[in-house]
Amino acid sequence: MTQVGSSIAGLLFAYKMLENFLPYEILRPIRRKIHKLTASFDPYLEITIPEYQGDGFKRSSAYASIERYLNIISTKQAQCLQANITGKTKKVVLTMAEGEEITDEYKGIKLWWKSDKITPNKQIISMHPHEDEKKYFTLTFHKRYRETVTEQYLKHVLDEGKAIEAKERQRKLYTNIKRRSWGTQSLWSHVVFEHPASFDTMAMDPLKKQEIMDDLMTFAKGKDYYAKIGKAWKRGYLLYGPPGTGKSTMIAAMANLLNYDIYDLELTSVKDNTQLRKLLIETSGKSIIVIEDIDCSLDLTGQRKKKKENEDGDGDGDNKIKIDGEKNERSQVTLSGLLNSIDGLWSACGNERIIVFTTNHVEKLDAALIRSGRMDKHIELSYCGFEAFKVLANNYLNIDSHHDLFEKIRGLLEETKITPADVAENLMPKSGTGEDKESCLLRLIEALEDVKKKEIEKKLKAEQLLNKKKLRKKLNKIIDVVGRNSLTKTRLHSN
Ligand SMILES: Nc1ncnc2c1ncn2[C@@H]1O[C@H](COP(=O)(O)OP(=O)(O)OP(=O)(O)O)[C@@H](O)[C@H]1O
Ligand SMILES: [Mg+2]
Repeated sequence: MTQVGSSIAGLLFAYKMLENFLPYEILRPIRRKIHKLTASFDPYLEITIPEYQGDGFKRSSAYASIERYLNIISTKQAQCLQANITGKTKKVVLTMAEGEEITDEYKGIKLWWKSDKITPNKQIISMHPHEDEKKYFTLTFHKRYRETVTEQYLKHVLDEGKAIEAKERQRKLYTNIKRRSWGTQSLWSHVVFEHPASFDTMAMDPLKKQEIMDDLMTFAKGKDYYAKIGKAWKRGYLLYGPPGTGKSTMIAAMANLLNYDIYDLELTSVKDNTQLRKLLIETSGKSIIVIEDIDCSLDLTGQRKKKKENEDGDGDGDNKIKIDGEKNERSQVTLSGLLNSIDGLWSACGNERIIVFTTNHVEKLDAALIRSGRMDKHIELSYCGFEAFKVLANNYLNIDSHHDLFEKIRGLLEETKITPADVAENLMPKSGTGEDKESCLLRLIEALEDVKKKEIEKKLKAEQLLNKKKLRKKLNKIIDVVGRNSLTKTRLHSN
């Protein structure tokens, strides 16, 4: 037995030496023979993961995930790395060079990964796009860990690889641009999503902010939990508040926090319920589906209406959307169509999606639309408080602790209603004027005093109007009583 063992060891050693000189295609038959001979004695198992599977046209997603996972380990370990420059960003990605071997450890088990390729005979001309070379990874480990490796370790590698991929990928902002002929084209078109918003720069109460972030992270990690409770892995958020309080900014911050794509669904461009359903089915996982100004897209009877021009006075043009060139054609999307699309069949086939509605007028929304289970979390974005102001002062003026003018600003913020957008506008140094921090803070104080003055005037006017109404009511009562008395007197007199 020992003799057999040592001759096998010698054979394997000789083969390993040959690996350094001969190409894999020559070695492969030898390797197979050795493998047959040694399989029962070899204490190690080897798993091969080829880059292309099946017909060879589709790159294996498992290979891609393993590649990413190994890239992270290999940058720390491997002696020889390959530099690849990717996309427009010209980012340098270091990958494991061919023939390089790296070691990994999982629950105390040692594992060896090797990246290699088979180069075919150059005389064969192939129409096949990937026939040039066949890359593959091999994973070697001791037989006694077979179960742990195949059932746990490989899953761990694939999950980690996918997570790295999600972090590195370029995210997209989709929009449902209206087209006359749909054909096989996607209903969505997209651009690269690059928005700098983050929860760090969101001006709002810090506790509330943390609560929202925790809620989002719990959702993102909730795959098993949602499966356990038998619920589709989706969550609805309703963001409401006056214009300029950060609803759209928060959506961008959410997408950045979770690394999700955004689908900006313009309901006024959707033809009917069927098309709405198609649009939603076409969305991919790890995404936020947004319907902005939901109160302007549907009325309570379920029929759409167009937002009146400059309804909210913000004049940003959002409200001018028409159904292009279709004078009398009205979209047929109904409230029940929207409700069914949200929690109907599609939600069961699509996972890891967040739906966000925004509105300036929460009171106008149909209760069915925003009940728990559809809009699970209602978030009010409101006027700027002192804590929110401090975030903006840090964002715009780099004041991270305190300033002498802060106390005055705190007092004014308590007495006025000003949106974070207006505060931000006043804090931003005017370009080319070389404005210092103090001038910006003073401008904000001036704006706050202005708002305060206007609010007092408005209040006074309202009070005056109320008083006038009360006075008129009293007068009417007096006239009424006087009138009745004189009528009684006249009657008595005539009697
Ligand atoms: N809470 C906030 N934190 C940080 N910046 C904010 C906040 N609110 C508003 N802003 C700033 O004001 C601008 C307008 O904000 P945003 O578009 O998010 O408001 P909105 O609530 O979506 O308004 P609308 O109801 O009109 O759509 C943003 O570009 C952002 O710079
Ligand atoms: Mg907005």
